[in-house]
Amino acid sequence: MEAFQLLSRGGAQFSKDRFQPAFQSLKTSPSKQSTSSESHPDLPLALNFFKYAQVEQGKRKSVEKDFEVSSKKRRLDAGQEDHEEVSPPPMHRHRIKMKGLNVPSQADTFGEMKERYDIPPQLLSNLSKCGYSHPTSIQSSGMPVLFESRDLAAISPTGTGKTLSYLFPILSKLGYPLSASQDPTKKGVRALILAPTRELAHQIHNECLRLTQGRKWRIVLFSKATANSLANKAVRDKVDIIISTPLRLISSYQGGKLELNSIQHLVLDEADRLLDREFLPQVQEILGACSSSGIQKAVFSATLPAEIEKLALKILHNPIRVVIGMKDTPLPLISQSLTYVADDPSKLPSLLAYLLQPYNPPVLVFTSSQPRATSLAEELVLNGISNVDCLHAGLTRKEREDTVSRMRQGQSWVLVSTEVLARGMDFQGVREVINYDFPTSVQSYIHRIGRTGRAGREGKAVTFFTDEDGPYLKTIANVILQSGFTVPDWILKLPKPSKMKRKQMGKVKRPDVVNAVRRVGRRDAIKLRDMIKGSQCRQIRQTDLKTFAENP
Ligand SMILES: Nc1ncnc2c1ncn2[C@@H]1O[C@H](COP(=O)(O)OP(=O)(O)OP(=O)(O)O)[C@@H](O)[C@H]1O
Repeated sequence: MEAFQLLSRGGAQFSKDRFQPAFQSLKTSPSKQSTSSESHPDLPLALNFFKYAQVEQGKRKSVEKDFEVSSKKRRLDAGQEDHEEVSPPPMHRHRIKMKGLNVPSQADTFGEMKERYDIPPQLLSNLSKCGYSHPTSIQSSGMPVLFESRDLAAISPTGTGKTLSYLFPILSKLGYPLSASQDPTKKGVRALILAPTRELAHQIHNECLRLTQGRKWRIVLFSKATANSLANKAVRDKVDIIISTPLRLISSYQGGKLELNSIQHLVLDEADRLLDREFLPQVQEILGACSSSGIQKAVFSATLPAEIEKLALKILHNPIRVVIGMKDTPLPLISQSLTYVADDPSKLPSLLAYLLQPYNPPVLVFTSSQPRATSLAEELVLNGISNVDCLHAGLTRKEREDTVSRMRQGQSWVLVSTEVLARGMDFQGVREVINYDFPTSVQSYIHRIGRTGRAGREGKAVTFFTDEDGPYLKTIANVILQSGFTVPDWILKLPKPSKMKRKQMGKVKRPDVVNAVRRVGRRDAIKLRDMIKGSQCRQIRQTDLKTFAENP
């Protein structure tokens, strides 16, 4: 990690000679062909097409050229603040299936919702300020269910706006912040949103803040610091909404520093993850603590395997089940392909070859473990790939936050991560996802590749597979096929892996380092960093001298 931190904003040279045989063999590989067909000859200096992004003005011109597809362009004069957002293409409508007793009818426009339900004007105004003019399929069908105080199980593909589907009706039903209430008996948290990772909770919190701007809502992203201030009952009684991971919340609850009996709305985002073995005991305890009668519960995910769905339906009362598109199938907006890379040592040269061709940054690369993510990021940096970042659960909170923020600001071109970023994260500009290590399940595959192709945009997903991944290939190939892409016949003819075998998918034992040959020591890293710095300083000095000589 040391070397990576020292070098990640710089870079060294990829030795093509050292990787020559592998490099040559890759020249005809499918990954190369697909890259070049969508290539951008010049990589932009900075990428400011993210929500929440703030990028230096001078570098933006080259970006604009690359993203002419957007209908609303950023037009900036030097020094002028930019508040306009690049509008995404219109969201596609998908097939909607609704099941349950007395299913509320869909609302095709936000205007229709306004007529049917009592929505606070400020919330509607914020909705339009956020640029949401038409509801997506899950919003048209799911929002009325929540507006009509029904429980909901919603399954909708990645990037289709599930967050807004629950935030908008919940905020509307809460009506006004507790701080605006004259009634002293009205106190205590009224809505709770659970998410499996801190990053996702943070993102939901941001979205919630955007929708509530202009009023004094108290929306708390639960952390060690906020948990401490909420230990004071007078403070926590004024909180409207809490957004948290289960673990963080449960420790406060168990310590008697939080009551959940005033919760009226409870959402499990990424429900199948929250109801899996790792989180289930904590989630069950939280559900038990949310004892208010008439509480509304909703579960959301892009994937909900049958046995988890059964569990989810049990915690809901007389629910409506909504399925958008085909269950457990990624959107056809994400073009998907499989790339054969023989064995683990061949993956690094394959990825380097991929990244040395023109590619569409930012790219998200998924590995199977924290050490491998660190090792891969280091290797990319040492091989001259610019603007590489790394994110996994082993980093400090600050490091994780900084990395997400660099990604949002377009400063990261290649982000190497683990499963921690696979769910829910909305980096709108992600053009390509590379599964460096084979996913561990169909769900993992769908969520990982779902980091691209969001909000109606197109994306691309490449999955590396080795001989060891062969037995599980067919499972993923079937998903690709279902989404409307072609898969070589020989893969489809492979035997179907047994249930037992599927459980072992992606759990191949892999070394912690992606390049066993290299051992980067601290001293080497520092030497390299100083060399790069020295060369940069010399360049700057030469430019200064030249400018001075021309304009003394
Ligand atoms: N009605 C809308 N019109 C345009 N964009 C929208 C709309 N609703 C949501 N979006 C945008 O779509 C993107 C994806 O939304 P969101 O993150 O809620 O997707 P999701 O379905 O929860 O995805 P995932 O399954 O990966 O968590 C966000 O950038 C959001 O701002």
